[in-house]
Amino acid sequence: MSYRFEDLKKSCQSEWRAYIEHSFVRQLGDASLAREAFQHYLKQDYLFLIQFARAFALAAYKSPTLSDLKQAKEGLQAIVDVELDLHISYCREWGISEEELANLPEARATIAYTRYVLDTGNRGDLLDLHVALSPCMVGYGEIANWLNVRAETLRGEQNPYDAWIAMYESVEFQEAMEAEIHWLDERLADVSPSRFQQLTRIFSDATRLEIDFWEMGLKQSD
Ligand SMILES: Cc1ncc(CN)c(N)n1
Repeated sequence: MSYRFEDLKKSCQSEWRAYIEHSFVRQLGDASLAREAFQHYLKQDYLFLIQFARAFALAAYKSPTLSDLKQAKEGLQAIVDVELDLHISYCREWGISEEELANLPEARATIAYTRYVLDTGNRGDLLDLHVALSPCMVGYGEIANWLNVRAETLRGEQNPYDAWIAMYESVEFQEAMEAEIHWLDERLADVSPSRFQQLTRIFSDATRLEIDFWEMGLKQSD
């Protein structure tokens, strides 16, 4: 039996669909999402990205080969030099200053998700860590693609959240998503059925934590 990333998704299909098609995503797509919910999400996502940068630094530490090390370095650079800078200027457009971002308390859903990923990476190897990161790396690209085929989605000036969708449908993000799937496909091809079972637990946990992150945004919970 040779596994692929697709098999991880199949192992928790209902959780994966609940994440991709969450009410937060639907409302963002049809422009009915409350402005305050989106702002709350944006603030927590800044804190999330900081912790995810740490996870890529951990991936560097866990890298057994030069090519893995370079990949981790590129992931860290992409978050610190590109995604976080973009996020800070996007937050500014939504009335959230850099100073406010720097002083925010983390919501429980943010702590739970990010520390789960870091702990999984600490305890396990590079594959465990990548599987824990994959709902984040792959999910948002899939969400943008799903929104684009959904009839209710509004694009352009009719939707204040259009720039968010545009970011995740961008060539850069879609290429990073494909690269992550390719990396995982190569590694999963060689794992045993019992190892695959362990990895499905990590994948489903991280997917459920993504669902909690949307819930936190929607309910504006701390
Ligand atoms: C919670 C979360 N998950 C995923 C992504 C996409 N990198 C994000 N920015 N935030």
